[in-house]
Amino acid sequence: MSLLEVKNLTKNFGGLAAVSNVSIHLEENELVGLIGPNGAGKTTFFNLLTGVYVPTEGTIELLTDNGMTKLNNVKPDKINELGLARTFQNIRLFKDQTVIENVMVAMHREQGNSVFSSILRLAAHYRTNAEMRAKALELLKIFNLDGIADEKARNLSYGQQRRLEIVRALATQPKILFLDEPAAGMNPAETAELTDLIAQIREQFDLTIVLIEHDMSLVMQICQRIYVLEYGRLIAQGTAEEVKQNPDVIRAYLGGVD
Ligand SMILES: Nc1ncnc2c1ncn2[C@@H]1O[C@H](COP(=O)(O)OP(=O)(O)OP(=O)(O)O)[C@@H](O)[C@H]1O
Repeated sequence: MSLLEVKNLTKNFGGLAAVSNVSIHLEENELVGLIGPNGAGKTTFFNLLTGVYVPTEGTIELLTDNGMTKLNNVKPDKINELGLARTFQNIRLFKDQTVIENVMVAMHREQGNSVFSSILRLAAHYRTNAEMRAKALELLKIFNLDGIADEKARNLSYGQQRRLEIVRALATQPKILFLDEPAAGMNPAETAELTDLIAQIREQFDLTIVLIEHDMSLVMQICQRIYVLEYGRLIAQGTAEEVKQNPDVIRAYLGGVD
C-alpha cells in the first residue's frame, strides 16, 4: 500500500481543466519532484492534495492508522492534522512576529482546531512554554535560523524567509511535506545549501517530500522520481534520467512555454 494514492484527479475552473485525470502515488520516505511549464497545474495539484480546492473528479487517499482514508472534501486544517504540510509559492509568514513565534504558532496548529483541546493536548505534549521554545529552536538550528530567533520575520533575507516557511511546515510534524518552489528567488549558493537541507530533513524526519521547482538541477540532483505535468495532464514520470530523455518532456520544455 502506498502512503498516498491519487487516482484520476481532475480540477476544472469553468471550461479550463487545470488538472486533468492525474494519477500518482507517494511512498514512505521518498523525495519526488513535480515539474512542468508555467500554468501546467502544479500548484493546483498541491492545492487539491492539501484541501484548498475540492476535486471535480478523482480520489485522494492517505494511509492512516485506519487504513486508506479519503481526503476529498477534508478541510486543510484536518489534512494538516492527518500529516500533510506545505509551503506556498508566495511566502506566508507572520511578518510582524518573531522567527520563533512563527514556529510556535505552527506547533499550536499541529495540536488541532479547538482552542480548548489544543491547550489540553499542548500541556501534555510540551509541559512548559520553555519546552516548546526549546523544540522550536531545535528546528530553527537545522535551518541555521536559531541565531535570529527573536528577530521579526520581516527583517529576514528572502532566503531566510523561505527556510523559515519550511521550518513552520515541519513544526506540524508532517508525514508528507509539499514544497512549492522552495528555491524561488534564491541565489546559487542559497539554492545549493537548501538542496542539501531538503535531502537532510527527509532522512532525519523520515519524511516523504514532494517538490515543485523550476530549478532543474535541484530537482534532478535530489529527486528519486519525477512527475511531469503539461496543460494539467501527466505527460511523463520516472527517474531524472528517464524524464530528461522523454520526447514529450523535451517538447514541452523546448516549446517555449516556460
Ligand atoms: N482559482 C483559479 N481559478 C481559475 N483558474 C485558475 C485558478 N488557479 C489556477 N488556475 C489556472 O489553472 C492553470 C494551472 O495553474 P497553476 O497555478 O496550477 O499552474 P502551475 O503549474 O503551478 O504554474 P506556475 O509554474 O506558473 O506556478 C492555469 O491556467 C491557471 O491560470
